[in-house]
Amino acid sequence: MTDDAILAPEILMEDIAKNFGNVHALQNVSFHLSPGEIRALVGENGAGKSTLMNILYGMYSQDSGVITIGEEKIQDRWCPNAAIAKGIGMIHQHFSLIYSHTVLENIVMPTLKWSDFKPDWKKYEEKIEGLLSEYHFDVRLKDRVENLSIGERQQVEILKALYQGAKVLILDEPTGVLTPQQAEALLGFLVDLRSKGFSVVLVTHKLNEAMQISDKITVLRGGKHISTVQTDSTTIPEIARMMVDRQMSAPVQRCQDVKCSKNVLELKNVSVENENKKIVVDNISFTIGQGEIVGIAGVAGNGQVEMAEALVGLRDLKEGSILLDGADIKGWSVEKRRSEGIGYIPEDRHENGMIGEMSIAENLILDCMKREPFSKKGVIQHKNIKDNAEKAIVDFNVKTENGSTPIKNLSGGNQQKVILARTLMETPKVIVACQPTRGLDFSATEYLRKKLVESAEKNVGVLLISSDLDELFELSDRIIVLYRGKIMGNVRRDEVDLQKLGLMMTGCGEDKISENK
Ligand SMILES: Nc1ncnc2c1ncn2[C@@H]1O[C@H](COP(=O)(O)OP(=O)(O)OP(=O)(O)O)[C@@H](O)[C@H]1O
Repeated sequence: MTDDAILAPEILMEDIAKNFGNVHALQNVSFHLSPGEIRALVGENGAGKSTLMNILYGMYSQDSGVITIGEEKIQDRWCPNAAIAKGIGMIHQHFSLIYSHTVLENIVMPTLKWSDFKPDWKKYEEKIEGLLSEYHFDVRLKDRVENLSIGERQQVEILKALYQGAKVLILDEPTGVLTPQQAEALLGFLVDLRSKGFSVVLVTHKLNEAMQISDKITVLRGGKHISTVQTDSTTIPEIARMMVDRQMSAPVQRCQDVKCSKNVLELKNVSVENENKKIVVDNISFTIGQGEIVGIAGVAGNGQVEMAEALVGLRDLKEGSILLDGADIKGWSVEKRRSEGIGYIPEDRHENGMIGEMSIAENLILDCMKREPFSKKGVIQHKNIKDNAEKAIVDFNVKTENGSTPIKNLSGGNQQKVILARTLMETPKVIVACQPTRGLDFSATEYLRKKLVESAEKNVGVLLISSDLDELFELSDRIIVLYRGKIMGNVRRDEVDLQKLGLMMTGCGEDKISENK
């Protein structure tokens, strides 16, 4: 630790209980965080991780139990502002930034008081520039947040917490939205923070990250504290066994050598613009055969999302055409594309496709409630809707009492499982899956992967957009690399390795790679 070390306060949460109605989200959980420690907090979707951290950060109050920060027992009026004043900062999965404002404004504005008639921006800027160089951040204070990548937005959130004096940083699934390189950089940054005296709580589903940087790992299961272990004396299988209380199925392997007789989806010279009229998908052509899984690799922000949105009808084509089973889908609405067989798992499943107040059962049939078996001759079939929900809950292991729970009451991962179950409920001709396993625990991830492979075995074409390269290698028959909206390579999975893929992701085409051999 350096001489000018920051000393994070010791945190003691004792016997914390929290119920949401009949759901026992936390049952007498204790959590002790030492100064200068990195703690990984792991558990399946719905285990209680976010609830515990939201209580520490003052977003929820516990039903019982005691929190002590440093020497002080926390009494009433515990709220995020009070937590920040005690040096606790939290970076949520969904950022709370104002996109039309600059980086500087986003960092400073939460700290301004009504009485600050004439904020001294120069002074703030100098202070933040100091943080930028001390912690090696790579953002410019004058840039608008709307123009930043996801990784840069996350840096702004972290900067905001540091500026407010955080000494304990809680990060909820921070690497889920990052590329492998950005994730590595963030983990390195957290280790650096620890050496300066900060404490970190890393809420994660990625056990390799937990093993890589944490000092201790706490496992929650079903709202209970199962164990807190020293990281260097445990293993991933041991942690995994503590997280689940049932037998795990074997990992999915796609070994079939697919011979496609027919193309189910064809993109011909497709170009797409973003909101600023800039071409972000640039004259790309490829096909997906029946039963084929085509993976799309690329650093986030290279046209993947816009391409998916153009396929499902959320964005217009600038040039080119898309054929579904040989039919040009130009002018088809989102609904028509869906009913004709384009299934969609959106990247942002919170904003796309669920209505928080409605039940799980209703959300599952949002797109097909007027069709059989959920409606017959205009009469809603409540039993079929209920049975459908119960099946999805069991299949996807959704942690909930029953299908009538409003979807907003589920944990983040469990909400995603419902959206995924809905897409896979129908039998589309092609599934456009954007980061389908992001935020899912490993049993749900395996289940989802199995479902995609099963769909392909039933002749469905799958377009799998994923920043998880291992996932692409495990599932894809072919991998296409996008760089600045162009195709850098379109290769069979067995013709490419991680290194070659990495080069293509940085803009090196197949031809250049073979020249350099
Ligand atoms: N606001 C709420 N209202 C009702 N129930 C809730 C609410 N927030 C969480 N729950 C329930 O509490 C339990 C714990 O949820 P929590 O979000 O803490 O889990 P988690 O471990 O963070 O899961 P994930 O990995 O999916 O984010 C879940 O059963 C969830 O449905």
